[in-house]
Amino acid sequence: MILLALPNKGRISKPVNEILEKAGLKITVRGRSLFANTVDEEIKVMFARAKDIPEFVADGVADVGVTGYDLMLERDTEDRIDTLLDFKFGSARLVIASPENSEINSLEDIKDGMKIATEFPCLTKKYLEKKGLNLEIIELSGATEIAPFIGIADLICDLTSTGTTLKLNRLKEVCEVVSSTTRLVANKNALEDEEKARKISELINAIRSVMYAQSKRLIMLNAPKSNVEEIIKVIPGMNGPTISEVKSYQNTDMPMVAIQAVVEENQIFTIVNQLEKLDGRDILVVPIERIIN
Ligand SMILES: Nc1ncnc2c1ncn2[C@@H]1O[C@H](COP(=O)(O)OP(=O)(O)OP(=O)(O)O)[C@@H](O)[C@H]1O
Ligand SMILES: O=P(O)(O)OC[C@H]1O[C@H](OP(=O)(O)OP(=O)(O)O)[C@H](O)[C@@H]1O
Ligand SMILES: [Mg+2]
Repeated sequence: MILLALPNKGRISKPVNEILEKAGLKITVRGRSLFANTVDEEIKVMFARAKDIPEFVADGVADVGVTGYDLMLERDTEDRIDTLLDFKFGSARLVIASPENSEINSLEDIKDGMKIATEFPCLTKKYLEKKGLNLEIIELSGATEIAPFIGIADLICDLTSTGTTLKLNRLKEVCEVVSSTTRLVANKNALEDEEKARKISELINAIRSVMYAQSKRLIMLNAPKSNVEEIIKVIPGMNGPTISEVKSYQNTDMPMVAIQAVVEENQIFTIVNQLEKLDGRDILVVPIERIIN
């Protein structure tokens, strides 16, 4: 049995649940309780704040968990937990920023004794120490961007993704502290337990199969048999396209075949145009939930 810690709120909670559901790991019983069962009776789930998950996994309260890389660093857990995979979403950069009208434009302009407001006190402190700087850290629990304007800090160290919040608050980026995405992490002891490691590996494979399928589409069409060679050049597919005969056309003067192949989503536009030129008909482009190789 493994216990998987998932974020109960916040922006990474929904995408993580969606991936798990597509992976076939549906959460079955979930009321107001912070624990839940899944369709696999050997995988139980606990819900917690993304911020607390690194600590829960490091301590072995949970065997595996989903959290942000920034939060792992803030809780000083990178040495105590293993990263199993990068979900590649929830991407944000932790940056130091100063008011647009300030003279602090780069790391060299930051001086000892300045005040810096942040939700990430440990990570900020470690970064500044590494740069040989000693600043006063003002710990806040959100809306950090306001700190310079109410006079409690010269700088902030906060997450930015689209850059909108910085701009809206007339702040400019000074330097990047770390770049983060959402990760699947595991307790080191859990990985040494044969039974848990097997379950964890099943979980990784299921998630990978969903992530791999995300950028792919299944393309299906009917086409004249005589054009098959040309069509194969357009849709090579993962292992070559699957080609089958369309019965009702076999005794006509234009025998048809049905073709299907998995292709990259970003090539669909070009491929469909090429297939139409090769007399492809009834072309279907279908999303794929999982690809298990
Ligand atoms: N603007 C953003 N864009 C993308 N990812 C972000 C952004 N802000 C935070 N994150 C990432 O989301 C994760 C934070 O999840 P968490 O649930 O703690 O925060 P949240 O979604 O900001 O919720 P709240 O601020 O309400 O507590 C972190 O790993 C962080 O890097
Ligand atoms: O670059 P952007 O796309 O504008 O995103 C950055 C903002 O997102 C996060 O705030 P959040 O919404 O989590 O609020 P919080 O500060 O209360 O955590 C972060 O702390 C920034 O304020
Ligand atoms: Mg936040």
